Amino acid sequence: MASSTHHLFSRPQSAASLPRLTSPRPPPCSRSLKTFSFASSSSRSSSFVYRPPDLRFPFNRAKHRRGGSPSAAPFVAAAHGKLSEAELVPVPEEPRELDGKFPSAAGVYGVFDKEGDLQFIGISRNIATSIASHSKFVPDLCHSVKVGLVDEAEPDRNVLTSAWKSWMEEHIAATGKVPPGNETGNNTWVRRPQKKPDLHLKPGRNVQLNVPLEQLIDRLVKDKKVVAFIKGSRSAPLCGFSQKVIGILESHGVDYESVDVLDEEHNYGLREALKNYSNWPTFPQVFVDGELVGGCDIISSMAEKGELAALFRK
Ligand SMILES: N[C@@H](CCC(=O)N[C@@H](CS)C(=O)NCC(=O)O)C(=O)O
Ligand code: FES
Repeated sequence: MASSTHHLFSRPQSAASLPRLTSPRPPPCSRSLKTFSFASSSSRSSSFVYRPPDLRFPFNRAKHRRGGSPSAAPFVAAAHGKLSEAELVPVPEEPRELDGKFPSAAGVYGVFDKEGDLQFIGISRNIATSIASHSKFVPDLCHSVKVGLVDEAEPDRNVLTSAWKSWMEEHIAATGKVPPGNETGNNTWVRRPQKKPDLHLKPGRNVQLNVPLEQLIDRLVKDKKVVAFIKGSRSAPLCGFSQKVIGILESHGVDYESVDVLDEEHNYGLREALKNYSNWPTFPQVFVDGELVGGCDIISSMAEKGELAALFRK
C-alpha cells in the first residue's frame, strides 16, 4: 500500500535536501486539554484507513491515558502513522459541527483543499483547536484533514517535529513538492489571531472606587453577551478548568470577554465578590446574556451536546 504513494511523479529525496524540514512553523495551537469526548464522525474517506491497534477516535482521552479501552468509531488516526494511510476526514462548514470531530490531542495533521491537494502540514498540541482555527481563517482551503496522533499524552516538541518531518518527507517524496502552506514566507496558516485583552474591573489596586464590585459585575455580565471569569488570562490560563473552558469558547468562535479572578492588581476582591454574586463557589464561571450558565463541567457537557452553539446563536 505504501508503495502506491510513490507514483509516477515521485521524486525521492534525502531529508537533508528537503527545504524547511529542520525549521517547522507549527500552526497556532493551545495546550492539550485533559478530557474530551468525541461525537461520532461521519467519514467520506476515499483513502485507505490505517487501523493501529490502540488509537481510535472518538475516544475519551483521559480514559485512554489511564489504559481504559476506547470506544470503537469510524475515525481512525495513525499514531502518528503515514500521511498516505491516515483517514481523510471532511471538515464541516458549520463551526458547531466541529465539536468532537477531531481529537483534542497532540499530533501532526495535513489539510487538503476541495481538489484534494495537500495545502499544509502542521503540528499541534490540540488538533481540534488548530483545525477550528484554520477552518475559521482559511475556510476555502480547509476542506478535509488527515490526522496522525503521537502516542504520548504530553509529547516533547522534538516528537511532534519528527512526526511533522516524516509526513513532509513522505509528501515531498511522492509529489516532489512542499505543501504551499509550508513554503517559506507563506503566512496563511500560521497567522496568530490577536487575542482580545482580558477585561479589568478596576483601573488598579490602589484606585478606590465607590461602586461596589457586585454592581460592576452585574453591569459587565448584562452589557456583554458572553463573559468568562477565569483563573489566569485567556492567553495563559492558570488552571486546567479555565483552560478547558477557554478552549471550548475559542472553538465555537464566539466573541467573549474574559476576566481574570486572580488579577489582584485590576480585579481586587473579585474572586470572593463573584462567588457571592453568582452563588457559585468555583471558577471558571461563564455568563451568557447576564445569566450564569455554569463552570467547566456544565460548559463541557453543553458543548458536547451542541447546546452551547445553540445558546450562542440566540
Ligand atoms: N467542577 C468545577 C471545577 C472547577 C473548580 O473546582 N474550581 C476550583 C479550583 S480552580 C475553584 O475555583 N475553587 C475556588 C477558588 O479557587 O476560589 C467546574 O465544573 O467548574
Ligand atoms: S487552580 Fe488548581 S485546580 Fe484550578
